[in-house]
Amino acid sequence: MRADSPGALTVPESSLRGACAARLPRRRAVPPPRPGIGAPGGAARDKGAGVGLRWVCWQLRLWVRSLSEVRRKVFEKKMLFIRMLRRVGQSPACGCWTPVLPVRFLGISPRQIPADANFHSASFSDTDHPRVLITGGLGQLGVGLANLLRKRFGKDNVILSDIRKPPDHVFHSGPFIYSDILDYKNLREIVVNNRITWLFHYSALLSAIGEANVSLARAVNITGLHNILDVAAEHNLRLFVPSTIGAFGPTSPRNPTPDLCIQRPRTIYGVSKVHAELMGEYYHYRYGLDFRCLRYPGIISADSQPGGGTTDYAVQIFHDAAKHGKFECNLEARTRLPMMYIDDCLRATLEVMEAPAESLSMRTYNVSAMSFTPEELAQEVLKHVPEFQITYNVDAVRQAIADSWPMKFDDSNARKDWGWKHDFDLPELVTTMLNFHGSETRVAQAN
Ligand SMILES: NC(=O)c1ccc[n+]([C@@H]2O[C@H](COP(=O)([O-])OP(=O)(O)OC[C@H]3O[C@@H](n4cnc5c(N)ncnc54)[C@H](O)[C@@H]3O)[C@@H](O)[C@H]2O)c1
Ligand SMILES: C[C@@H](O)[C@H](N)C(=O)O
Repeated sequence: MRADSPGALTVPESSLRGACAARLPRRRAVPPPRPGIGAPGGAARDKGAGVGLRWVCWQLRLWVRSLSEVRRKVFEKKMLFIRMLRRVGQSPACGCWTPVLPVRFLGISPRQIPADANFHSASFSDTDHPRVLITGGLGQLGVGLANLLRKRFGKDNVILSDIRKPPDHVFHSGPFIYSDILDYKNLREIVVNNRITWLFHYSALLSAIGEANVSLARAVNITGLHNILDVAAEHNLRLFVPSTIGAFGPTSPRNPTPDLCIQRPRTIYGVSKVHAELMGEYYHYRYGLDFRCLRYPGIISADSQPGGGTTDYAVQIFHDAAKHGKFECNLEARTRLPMMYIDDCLRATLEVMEAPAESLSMRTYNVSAMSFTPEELAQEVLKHVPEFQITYNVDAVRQAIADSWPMKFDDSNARKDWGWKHDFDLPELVTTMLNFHGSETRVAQAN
């Protein structure tokens, strides 16, 4: 375990005190005479050297004892303070407690930031706009999120970042910056220099691509997340991390899947997302981090490509239907999965970030809109493209993943707590997607 990791702080102080006490004599010992005082002259010189050593040992003992006394007093003060905070922050709704002061005041921040680091953290009042950073922003969802947030908070208050080179239209639409979430120093520099207050953490390797590259997925999805949590806790950021239907597994209830149930996913992607949910909630309860998380279904978007997931077929089908009138599906016809149109997904994200903290009875919510199979989706497409044909060529890896995921999501807590409501059901989704691709295709044919 790294010395600076939060886990390193969880060694009980009592056991430290026990170890110190074991090394210190309990009985009252008589101090040896100072060298040069009790052993004067000639033959006594050898004896004098022995006395000198005993005197040094004695001084050391006294020093260790007073150090351990100081530690004990600091510990007792800290515990008293934490107990006070517990009483103040007790929430009757969830029985949990939330520290009302940022973690740095407790002197136990995850990376041991000195107390005088306060000036790094920027806060904002309700009338100010947050200063936003989006990581992994060049994937399927990030650019759309940046557009939505820029409309709400102003173009220059939203910084998109990624490790890839942005296309021209993205680069010219607002601030873009290079950010590798595996580079902690780089992250901290961006947060400090830009006075970031909200962080949307989108970098990840998705389910199918993660299975093809487990070690990279582990690094980006787990190590990267640790950096994000630490930088967010140190700088008092409000942090959004998306989770997924993929955070559930074959032993979870699948129809419907509630917020709280068994989570034993079988993909590195799913494992890393359960880890993210738990770590985020841990940082919330332990350090007061304002962590907010939604479990997205498969997201369907018209103007951005998916990044290697199991639900990607539900994006590609529209492109192929509009362009070729046919589609080869890599999942079986009857594979039912929860899905959502991107506009609903991004609106849910903004809404949960703006929700008053008191309205959140938990920190990780399912959000849902619709559930369908490839067969049902094809039927809906047929209503618009009568010549459309779907064939099946099943990908074994993706199918096994899909078969372990929820078929339908129960998002009643999100609806109850912060008023979540989706706009797009299957018919509206299909009309919107085909309109976009139809107009794209017509533009392409005209050129
Ligand atoms: N798209 C979906 O259907 C869906 C569903 C559920 C959850 N999510 C979650 O939403 C988030 C965004 O999803 P997406 O579909 O846009 O993903 P995506 O795969 O399309 O994009 C991920 C981005 O992360 C970037 N990235 C990779 N390594 C990085 C690193 N070291 N540092 C910084 N960036 C790095 C990639 O360059 C890429 O642009 C992810 O966390 C994903 O798990 C997405
Ligand atoms: C569901 C989601 O997390 C992603 N689209 C995937 O299939 O991996």
